[in-house]
Amino acid sequence: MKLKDLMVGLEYNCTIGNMEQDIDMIIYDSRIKTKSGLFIAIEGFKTDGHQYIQAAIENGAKALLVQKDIGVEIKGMTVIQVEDTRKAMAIVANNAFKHPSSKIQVVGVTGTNGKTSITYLLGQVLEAYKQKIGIIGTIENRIGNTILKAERTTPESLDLQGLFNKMVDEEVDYALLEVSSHALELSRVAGVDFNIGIFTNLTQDHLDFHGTMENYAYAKAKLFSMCEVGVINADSPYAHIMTEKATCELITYGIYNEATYKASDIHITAEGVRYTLCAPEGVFEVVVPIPGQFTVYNTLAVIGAASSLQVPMPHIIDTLAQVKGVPGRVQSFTSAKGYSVLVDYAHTPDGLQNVLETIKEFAKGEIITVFGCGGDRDKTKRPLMGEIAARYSTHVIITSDNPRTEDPLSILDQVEKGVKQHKVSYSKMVDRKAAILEALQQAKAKDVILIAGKGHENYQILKDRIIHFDDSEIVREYIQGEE
Ligand SMILES: CC(=O)N[C@H]1[C@@H](OP(=O)(O)OP(=O)(O)OC[C@H]2O[C@@H](n3ccc(=O)[nH]c3=O)[C@H](O)[C@@H]2O)O[C@H](CO)[C@@H](O)[C@@H]1O[C@H](C)C(=O)N[C@@H](C)C(=O)N[C@H](CCC(=O)O)C(=O)O
Ligand SMILES: Nc1ncnc2c1ncn2[C@@H]1O[C@H](COP(=O)(O)OP(=O)(O)OP(=O)(O)O)[C@@H](O)[C@H]1O
Ligand SMILES: N[C@H](CCC[C@H](N)C(=O)O)C(=O)O
Ligand SMILES: [Mg+2]
Repeated sequence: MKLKDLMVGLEYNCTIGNMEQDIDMIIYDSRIKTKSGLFIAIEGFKTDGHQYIQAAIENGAKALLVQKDIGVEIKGMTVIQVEDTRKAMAIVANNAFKHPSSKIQVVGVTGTNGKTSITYLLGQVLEAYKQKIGIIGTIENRIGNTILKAERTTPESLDLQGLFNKMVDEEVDYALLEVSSHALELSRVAGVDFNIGIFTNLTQDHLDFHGTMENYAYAKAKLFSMCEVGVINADSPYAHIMTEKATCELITYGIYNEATYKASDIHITAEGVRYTLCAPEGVFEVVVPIPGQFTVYNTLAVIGAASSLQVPMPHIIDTLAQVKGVPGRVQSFTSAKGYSVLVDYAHTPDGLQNVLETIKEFAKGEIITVFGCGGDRDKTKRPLMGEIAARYSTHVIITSDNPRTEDPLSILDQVEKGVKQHKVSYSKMVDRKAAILEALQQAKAKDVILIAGKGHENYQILKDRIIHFDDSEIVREYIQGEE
């Protein structure tokens, strides 16, 4: 690749060097070795990529893309200066892979909760319609049947464009992408050619990053000036922000407000949901074997998106009636002793409230909730989640999630402040495995245990190491031991 070809569409200033230079690899981490690489220096939250220019050169870089004046002239080096290297990286990556997102259909899902669930459900609808899909999101990245590890919900632009490129090579028809607010704010998805954008909901999370709910909403809203069709939850109090600057065609879904795809006559049981769908295509009975009111919202979004992608409505409805649940989302286990356990990824106040409301509707015994909050994440959600857990449960066990660099006990104490707002029995156990086992030992027939926050995760991030940890595995082994 010639350097100048990578820069097409970019406003830049080549301060020294040669734009005809051949580039073997683009990198944004100086620790990666190249033969004649382009190193993109990114000013981060922890450190500044501009500090690692020398290291990148020692590792083979022959060109630099920077946003700061680097002062010295480096012999044989081409230096290109731009205003914002994150945005520039998205353009360069798009050029490097020859605009892969324009060669496949891309569906982007944004919102606080429901992104993973919707990509998985829509994926099943499209696969049953004989389409090849790729998924990029929290649980994993997948191309057809090939699974690739996911480090974050939405990858950096360079890695994202690389994944789209692999999907083009593998003849994927649809890429289903979770679009986090961090990704929209940090230009990870800049330049992606989205066919459909879906908005799920907006409730408190990530205020450590966005500061206010309004900033958080405007970050999400960016998706709707990047897609052709927007599928918007009409019941969300933030729907108007999503549509305010939207440049796409809009369709809506909802239960309470007027919407293009509207559900009524809703029945929710422990086994799943059933509702009547009023749509432009007609009136349909929808049955989905996943419990929770959020399943109604998630499937309405799937129906709106799939129908706009020309999948026939009877096919969509038939597939939804047989869908497999999403790993770690309301994943249910039944013990021979007659109690049941739900492993769920609820890690926000709204997510926790939704799953507990669902449990409350069908639980015939006591509700025992085991959960904690992640370290190095929005601290203000901790007491709120504590209050919600206490409001719906008979007993709460506050435990660790991923403490990361924080003191685990201090996180538990912050959750406890919320729990104490109700007269509920509770205990605190830093060791998550001990906490889960304690709940399993306490449970009697008809009780429901909710283990929330880590869902599909098979690791726990501690201060100095990452250990293998899997809520479902612990539950499965314990329950099998009882038989
Ligand atoms: C706030 C945030 O998103 N930060 C991400 C960001 O970090 P950063 O830009 O601050 O990077 P930094 O560590 O300060 O380093 C700056 C630059 O120096 C470079 N560097 C650094 C060291 C070195 O020796 N050489 C070198 O070149 C780094 O590669 C980087 O380019 O870029 C890094 C590299 O890609 C990410 O690892 C990091 O994600 C952190 C770990 C993170 O926790 N992100 C979370 C909050 C996140 O993005 N979450 C959302 C999900 C939210 C949701 O679904 O609800 C997501 O999309 O996953
Ligand atoms: N539409 C929804 N509204 C509210 N809560 C939901 C919805 N869908 C799922 N949930 C709850 O939120 C949890 C997380 O769901 P999911 O993983 O689909 O969200 P996500 O948006 O992908 O989250 P993340 O930001 O971590 O990627 C689920 O385990 C469930 O309890
Ligand atoms: N996408 C969310 C996931 C949180 C999951 C929870 N287990 C935690 O580690 O806090 C985040 O990065 O904030
Ligand atoms: Mg997700």
